[in-house]
Amino acid sequence: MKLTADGVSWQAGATLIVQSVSLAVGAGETFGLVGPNGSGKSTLLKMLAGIRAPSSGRILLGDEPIGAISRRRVAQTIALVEQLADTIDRITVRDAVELGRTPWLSALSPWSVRDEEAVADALRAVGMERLATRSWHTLSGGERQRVHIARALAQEPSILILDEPTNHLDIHHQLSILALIARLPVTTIVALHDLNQAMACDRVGIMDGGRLVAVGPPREVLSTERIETTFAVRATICVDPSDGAHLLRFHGTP
Ligand SMILES: Nc1ncnc2c1ncn2[C@@H]1O[C@H](COP(=O)(O)OP(=O)(O)OP(=O)(O)O)[C@@H](O)[C@H]1O
Repeated sequence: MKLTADGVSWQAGATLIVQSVSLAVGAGETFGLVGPNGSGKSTLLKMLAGIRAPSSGRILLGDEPIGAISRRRVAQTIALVEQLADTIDRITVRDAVELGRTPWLSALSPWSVRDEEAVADALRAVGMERLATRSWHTLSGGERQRVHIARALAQEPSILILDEPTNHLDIHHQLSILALIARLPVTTIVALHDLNQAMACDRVGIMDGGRLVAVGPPREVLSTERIETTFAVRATICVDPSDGAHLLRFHGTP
């Protein structure tokens, strides 16, 4: 499903944190959002997910303003994996992932085999099935991150929004989670700090000082000039001889 930001801004007191961002992410697209610390990525993702109301402008889910859609239908459509998400202690990994099914349950559609399968598939997708009975509070940071992603997958959303999902992950799990995200047939918007990981997205948007300053294919948008202007580092582009992929190498302050 398509997700659109139509001139959205968000203000804290007198400070504009996100300024007039317009963006349309198409059905099935994987869109990477990059930008320095404090550039407004998380704030924009929260507005796109419908959990923070814009100070001005609007978010459209398909063609409908998100504010006009019931919370339940928004939750059936969009899953958000936040950056430092925590959850209450004394629940197991499976309990945490089962929470992803909440938007689909009601008196008329109680927990069923279908829900059981969605939870099992999600645990398997992030490689956490063996830890399903473990208590949440005994998990490492990376394991918690994978459980949060599993909870979002169990939700079976049409739009998946992830805020730095590879933050706490070892390199194997970084690559497997990114490959999983790229394979999912859903609209995905993912904030990333690793610009080489962003290179694998269909399109990339760059946030700088609350504005979306560039949008387009990664090789065009992540130019050495743009990286120097926005991130204040010098970059060179190297080509991997094994597959011709472009890799960025960074050289500290320009
Ligand atoms: N409720 C708030 N009140 C005041 N300032 C806020 C509030 N929420 C966010 N900010 C500020 O807005 C700016 C953007 O924050 P945001 O978390 O969106 O940035 P980000 O690009 O996701 O950063 P990071 O890469 O560090 O995660 C930051 O300077 C932050 O301190």
